[in-house]
Amino acid sequence: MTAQIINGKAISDMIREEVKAETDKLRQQGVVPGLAVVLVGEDPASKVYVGSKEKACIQLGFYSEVHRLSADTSEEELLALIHKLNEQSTINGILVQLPLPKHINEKAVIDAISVDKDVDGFHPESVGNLVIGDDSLLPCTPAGVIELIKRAGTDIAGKHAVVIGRSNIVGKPVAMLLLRENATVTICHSRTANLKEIASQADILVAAIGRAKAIDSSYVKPGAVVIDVGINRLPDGKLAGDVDYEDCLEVSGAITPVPGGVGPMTITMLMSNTLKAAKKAHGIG
Ligand SMILES: Nc1nc(=O)c2c([nH]1)NC[C@@H]1CN(c3ccc(C(=O)N[C@@H](CCC(=O)O)C(=O)O)cc3)C=[N+]21
Repeated sequence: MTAQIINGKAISDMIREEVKAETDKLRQQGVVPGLAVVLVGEDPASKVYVGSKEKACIQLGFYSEVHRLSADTSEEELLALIHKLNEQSTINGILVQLPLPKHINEKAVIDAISVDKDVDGFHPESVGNLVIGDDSLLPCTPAGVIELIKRAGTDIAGKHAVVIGRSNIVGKPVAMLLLRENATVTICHSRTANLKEIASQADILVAAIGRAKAIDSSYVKPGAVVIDVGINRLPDGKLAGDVDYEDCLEVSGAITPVPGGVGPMTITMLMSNTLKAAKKAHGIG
């Protein structure tokens, strides 16, 4: 048996077409979704991601602003910018690229973003809405994971989903979304005893550990859907996920590659969130 390869790039392109079609319709009503991306400092990976987000905005016909601030920007200056963007009617979504330089309190910055413009879904009120099942902007990577599982043709309800990782930006929200889709969810982490034993019971296995190729075929139940959220830069410059893709290809039922899996979905869901926020701001369905 060889796994179905879940093509995140192709699925992401399809969703972008849908977002573009809706954006074109909105423009006829005089509404243009607007996204502000804020980058503090010179992290090379962050610069690449911010470039991709800007490109996506142009491709979809969004209004976009990129604020590139120097690494020594103070927390007060950054908060002042966020307050300005909160008030700016041309902006529907605000994304502050993480991680921030150490002298800035990330929590204070996230808390300052207006919930209506929280297209990252990181604000405590957005997180609370996610947990209780109220309508909210969903965090992009977790929403992308669910979309990939569904569009790969997998029914989530009743399945045992095992999430490896408990971060606020991926592990916890992915687990909550899977629960909302009626999976039976187990969250594992660095202190989990018997990780392999638990992982190999999963019908759906989501790896968000942050360690290259940590999950090999011995962690995977035959036929399982394997979603790899990891993006690790190897010494040779290549990208690798948290899953040993080659090793798991045969045993999995379906699997996402890195690159070309979850990564492209993250930016697409950001665009989708910005569109949703724009519609809400203008009282459109
Ligand atoms: N406030 C905030 N929100 C984020 O959503 C956020 C962030 N900060 N900080 C950094 C991480 C990382 N992230 C990625 C987005 C796209 C790809 C992506 O498109 N990856 C492609 C190409 C990767 C490459 O070639 O470098 C792929 O996996 O195929 C990856 C990673 C968003 N992040």
